[in-house]
Amino acid sequence: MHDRPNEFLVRTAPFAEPDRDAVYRAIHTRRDVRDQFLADPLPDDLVRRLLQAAHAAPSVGFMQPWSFLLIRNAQTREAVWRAFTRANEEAEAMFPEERRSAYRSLKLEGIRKAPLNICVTCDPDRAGPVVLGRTHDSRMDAFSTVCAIQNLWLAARAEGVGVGWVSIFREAEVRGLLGIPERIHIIGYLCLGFVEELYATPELEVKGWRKRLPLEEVVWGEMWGQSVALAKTGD
Ligand SMILES: Cc1cc2c(cc1C)N(C[C@H](O)[C@H](O)[C@H](O)COP(=O)(O)O)c1[nH]c(=O)[nH]c(=O)c1N2
Repeated sequence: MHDRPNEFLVRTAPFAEPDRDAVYRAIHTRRDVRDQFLADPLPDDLVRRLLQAAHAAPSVGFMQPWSFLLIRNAQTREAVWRAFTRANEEAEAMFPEERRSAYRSLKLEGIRKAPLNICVTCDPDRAGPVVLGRTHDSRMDAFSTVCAIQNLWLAARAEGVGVGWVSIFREAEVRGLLGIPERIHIIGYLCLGFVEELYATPELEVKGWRKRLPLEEVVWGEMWGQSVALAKTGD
């Protein structure tokens, strides 16, 4: 007996090589942008494509817990920047003394320079109290929202748009500034704008803050026929 063909399935195949290369190019050349933003506004249709890419992300129980708050207003961005500045001073003091001047020299946001900021939030109640797949780990809605951010980030790379993720602020403060209800979590505060140049390697590596780890250091178990242990980490 043959199963009836499932009309919802479409035939699939690996991407043709140029398409595959384009996907990997977006992944490997995506950068976190803090300073290279051009002032030109992003056209609405482009922003819509980026949001569609974000909204196509996987999510636990298909709950789609994300919302995207678009911020162009210069005064609002200035207020968020002030919240960043306060937190950044606190952040500096958390590092060992010998790293503080290096920390201080890093540019860690593009809030005022980027013409568009997007605050990406997560609503834990979007799909009711019991969510398929979140039953044993409540972090899954936040993880889903991060998937949406990564989709947006990669789509932006393909569109010539730089994205910078800013996480140095007190959540309650920015929530208050943006009128976000208390039960909604801020997952990512993103700065977006066209870019003509990107760092070829992560800026934090270029500036001597931290290097990319070799793949071998983060893979363990049965790797390429060999049993490998997780390399000792921690600086
Ligand atoms: C969750 C999260 C939060 C932040 C970041 C990233 C992520 C994933 N990153 C960007 C981060 O520094 C950057 O991704 C790494 O340095 C690697 O560089 P590329 O993204 O490859 O350019 C980041 N960068 C920054 O300048 N200020 C910030 O507050 C943050 N916060």
